[in-house]
Amino acid sequence: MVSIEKFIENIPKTELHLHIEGTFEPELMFEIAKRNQKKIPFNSVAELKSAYKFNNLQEFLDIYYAGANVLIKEQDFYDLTWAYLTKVHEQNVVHVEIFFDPQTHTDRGVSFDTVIKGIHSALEDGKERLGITYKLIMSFLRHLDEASAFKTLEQSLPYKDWISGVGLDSSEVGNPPSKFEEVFKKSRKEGFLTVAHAGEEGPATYIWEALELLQVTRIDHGNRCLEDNKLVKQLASSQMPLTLCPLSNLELKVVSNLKEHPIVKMMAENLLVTVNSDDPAYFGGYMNENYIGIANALDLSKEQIAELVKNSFIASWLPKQEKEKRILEIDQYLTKNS
Ligand SMILES: Nc1ncnc2[nH]cnc12
Ligand SMILES: [Zn+2]
Repeated sequence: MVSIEKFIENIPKTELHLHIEGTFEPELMFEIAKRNQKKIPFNSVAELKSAYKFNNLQEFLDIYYAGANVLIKEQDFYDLTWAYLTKVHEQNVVHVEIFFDPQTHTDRGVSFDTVIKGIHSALEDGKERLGITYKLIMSFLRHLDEASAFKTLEQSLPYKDWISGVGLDSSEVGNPPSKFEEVFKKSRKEGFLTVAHAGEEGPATYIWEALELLQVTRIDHGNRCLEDNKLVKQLASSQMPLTLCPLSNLELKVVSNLKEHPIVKMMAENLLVTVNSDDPAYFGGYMNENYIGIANALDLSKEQIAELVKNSFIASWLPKQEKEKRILEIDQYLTKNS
């Protein structure tokens, strides 16, 4: 009989919550820093890795933005994205919907064009050479003001065909979705789909705001919905997807132990939950490690894993026919491997 680990490794998967800047592995960071003659305030990969201990989201974000500082040229963004794609290709990820944070780069003088051209060409190469299909999501930084998000939206318009949606990330508490109501309205008018991080550290009211004011098609994280019964019922009846990130939750102390992760409780509430890696270079695991982590901690069955993987295809922005094909493929995989 196939082990649960092998079952997870070989099942075709999709990832819906991934920050490309969060895939920046220390080895590549040192390599790019060197060729750009940029300093990293650490002497070695090991020293840098030992700094990856976080008590909350903000402690992580401070290191994450510092790491991104060495990315300057189009080739850097290409190499970052290509490294992620080759890694997840080994993990049988077949479709990705990934975030990039333009303001992290434009605010330090790197042009929007440089960032998006590097990421886009790696994604195109990934489609052609690795068979990984993709959608790109431009995320606004919520610790900055709405005027800055509007400026970013303007910069993105020449590249509209390359970007499928907009998102909202960075420091959550004190920066509610309502702060970005107008820029999301304009984004929807321009044809972008919308998603937002909500209920990771912020309260359930932020999830309501993301639904009602930003009209999102998915909630990123959403853990704290469980504090509001009416909200849980609403999310379940609408089958609004939640993109959960178990290892991120563990590393950022959203949960104290993977055994306490709410994913099973959420499945029991009929919520459309999905498994994702968020910032794998910082949180100790890509897609397989996230699935294996919760499978072992919560004693998940192969049926439950297959359900989670199917949820992700349902929650994706793939065309209906493509989703149906993937779901059928998973059902066949389960039959063959259970
Ligand atoms: N987990 C997370 N929450 C909010 N913003 C982020 N940016 C990168 N990872 C993030
Ligand atoms: Zn995230």
